[in-house]
Amino acid sequence: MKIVANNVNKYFGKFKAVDNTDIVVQSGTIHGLLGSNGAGKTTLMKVFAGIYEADNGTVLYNDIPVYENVSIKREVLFINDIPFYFPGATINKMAEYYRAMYPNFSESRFKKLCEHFRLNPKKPLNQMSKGMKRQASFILAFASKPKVMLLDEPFDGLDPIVRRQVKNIMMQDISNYGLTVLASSHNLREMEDLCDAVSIMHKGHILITQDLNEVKGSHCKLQIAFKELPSEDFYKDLNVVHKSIKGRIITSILRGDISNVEEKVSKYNPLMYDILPLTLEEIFAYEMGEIGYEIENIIIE
Ligand SMILES: Nc1ncnc2c1ncn2[C@@H]1O[C@H](COP(=O)(O)OP(=O)(O)OP(=O)(O)O)[C@@H](O)[C@H]1O
Repeated sequence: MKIVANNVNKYFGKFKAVDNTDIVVQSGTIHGLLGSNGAGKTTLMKVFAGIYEADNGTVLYNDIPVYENVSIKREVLFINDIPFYFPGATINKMAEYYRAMYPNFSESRFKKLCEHFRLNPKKPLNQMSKGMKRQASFILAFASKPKVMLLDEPFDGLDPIVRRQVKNIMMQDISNYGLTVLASSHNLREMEDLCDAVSIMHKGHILITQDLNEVKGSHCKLQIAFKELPSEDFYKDLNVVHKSIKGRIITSILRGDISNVEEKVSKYNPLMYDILPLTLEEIFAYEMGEIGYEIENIIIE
């Protein structure tokens, strides 16, 4: 299912937690929602899930608004950052709710998943560890076979093996039946490997929302040495947005059209140079730095 958020705003009293947000999540993809603490990711997720009503704007699933729309909500499964369970419930008890809510709930899948993750479906969830409760959420989610999963910090508390298993099942569901995933996370390394597209959020605003390849293809780091430092034209010509100069070596971040960097660089007769891709973490840190969020020297040093 394609998800489109159009100009979404969400207030808590006078405080604007989500500010004029536009995001498109393509069907059958994983979209990462990244951002600083308190950026508004959970709030936005809850608007996507139809739990909160947007004060302005809409969230559409295949062109249909989610808010107060039961038929869409039956296709959309939200896993909160703190999994919610009915008091005293077991996985079996929670499965009754998911069975009733999600029309594609598969009994055989549910059984297999409980065995696979080696969780006792009769054990009260309040007697399970944090990671086990999180696994229980995934058992119930994957058994429900929703068209869309909205996951708030999904892998938090899972050990590396379970993380990998959960990601494997997710990838299978994406390729087998076109599952669409929107996942928030602070683990940029993990998201870089997993996501097709990312949105970066800060103080309610979306700073970037783009295909991951486009994000990475529009930033690079240039390390360059000269006999004599070049004029200001060099920085303009190369779209340098951040630089650090040590002696006659310049380390700089370029943003925008970086397709012909080598051609441009050679005009300035450098002694030597190196063009390096930025990691998602570096891009995140740089974008945050641009709007004044503390990142000094993260990229350049
Ligand atoms: N129910 C609420 N009432 C009032 N303010 C709220 C409420 N929920 C969230 N906020 C505020 O909205 C802002 C965004 O919070 P949110 O939980 O969406 O951020 P987040 O990006 O998920 O943060 P984190 O990465 O730290 O989990 C914060 O300033 C928070 O204090």
